[in-house]
Amino acid sequence: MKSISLLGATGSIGQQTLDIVKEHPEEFQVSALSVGKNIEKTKEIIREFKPKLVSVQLEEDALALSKEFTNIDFTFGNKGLVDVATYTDSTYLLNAVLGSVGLESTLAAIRQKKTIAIANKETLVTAGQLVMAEAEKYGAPILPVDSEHSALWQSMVGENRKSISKLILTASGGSFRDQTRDELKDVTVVEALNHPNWSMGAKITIDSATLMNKGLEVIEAAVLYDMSYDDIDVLIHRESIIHSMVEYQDTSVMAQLGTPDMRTPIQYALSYPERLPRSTAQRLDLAKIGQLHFENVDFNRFRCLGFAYEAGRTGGTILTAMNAANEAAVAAFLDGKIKFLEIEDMIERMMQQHNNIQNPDVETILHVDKETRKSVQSMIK
Ligand SMILES: NC(=O)C1=CN([C@@H]2O[C@H](COP(=O)(O)OP(=O)(O)OC[C@H]3O[C@@H](n4cnc5c(N)ncnc54)[C@H](OP(=O)(O)O)[C@@H]3O)[C@@H](O)[C@H]2O)C=CC1
Ligand SMILES: CC(=O)[C@@H](O)[C@H](O)COP(=O)(O)O
Ligand SMILES: [Mn+2]
Repeated sequence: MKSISLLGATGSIGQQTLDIVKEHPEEFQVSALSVGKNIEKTKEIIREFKPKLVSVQLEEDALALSKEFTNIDFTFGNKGLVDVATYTDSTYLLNAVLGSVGLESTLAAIRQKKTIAIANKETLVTAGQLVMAEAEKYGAPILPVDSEHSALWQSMVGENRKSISKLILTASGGSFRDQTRDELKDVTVVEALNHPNWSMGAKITIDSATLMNKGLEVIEAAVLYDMSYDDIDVLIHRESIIHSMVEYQDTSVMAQLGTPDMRTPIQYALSYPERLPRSTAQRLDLAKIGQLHFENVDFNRFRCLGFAYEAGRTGGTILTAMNAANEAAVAAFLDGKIKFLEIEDMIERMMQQHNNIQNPDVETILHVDKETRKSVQSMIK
């Protein structure tokens, strides 16, 4: 039985992780979990999964819940995320919290030598170098949950990593893949949230529409697999059936395929090195699909992808600035405060005015993150 701490239990990945726990009650249990502000869903989760420790975002919610559930410990805020991530009974952390707020809890769990299954890509973007260095120092495995990175991993198992020549990340193209740049000027939040293949949280769905999601994933791949940016390609693949590919020096290409269902990579990260059955999943029927399509990315149409390559190649705190600017700008778009194309304008401005620091420590990263968010806010008002 693997005992899991789950960050972001009320979210899209969090809920699908709980589905996997339900599918395999003899394999997994959730000992501790965190949520944000969705208290009604939290109560349902507590009743069903009976965790021993729960963290909420706000102190008042922790107080109210502790009166209702007297046999459970409650904690809150960023310290609460750390408390859950380092919970003694858990050997695994599945980090599915949204945004760079997941950084400190990830580092804390690494220092406790937990196995880290990471969906929270913003942590790897804002502080990838630091996270990987700490993971190596403490011997904590970092296992990808993101579908592309899980596909890359599954396409590398048993291979000599030195013989890899290229990583090829597939991208659906997002909600506006068939629109011209001119048509993007006045798109609405509802239109942007209409992803063609995946049902996901709001922020990542907008990232997918700007292709910043793929940009974050290019950085995530460089960090996880220690690859040069010159050897990471992005390929538009509208069906999201091939989840990514690895090209080897002998020109062989290994890929992982499947119906778009995040429960499969979540389960793989939790069950590795075993493969467990997926009784609730839809099987891939290629004859029914008939055709798979591929095209190169237009970097003028999707400017965020270029920003991510630039930040990745530069390294240092510009990665934090880019990520924080994106988080703040996407939140503003979702709140109806800015237009869709202003997301990339704000990221570009934040990157242009950033004073880069190489090899930052955590305090520097947290400072840059906070200041960048403030700058974006001041541009909006
Ligand atoms: N959804 C997907 O299919 C995929 C997601 N990912 C990545 O996984 C991560 C989670 O994405 P997703 O599940 O879509 O996101 P959601 O928005 O659906 O869920 C986010 C979770 O984080 C919680 N949360 C948000 N902000 C805070 C905060 N400040 N403090 C504590 N908890 C907080 C939310 O709580 P509450 O709702 O209670 O307020 C919720 O539980 C992201 O990094 C995303 O890029 C990667 C691949 C696929
Ligand atoms: C499910 C998943 O991993 C998402 O990150 C997904 O990749 C989004 O799809 P696109 O960014 O390719 O639209
Ligand atoms: Mn992905």
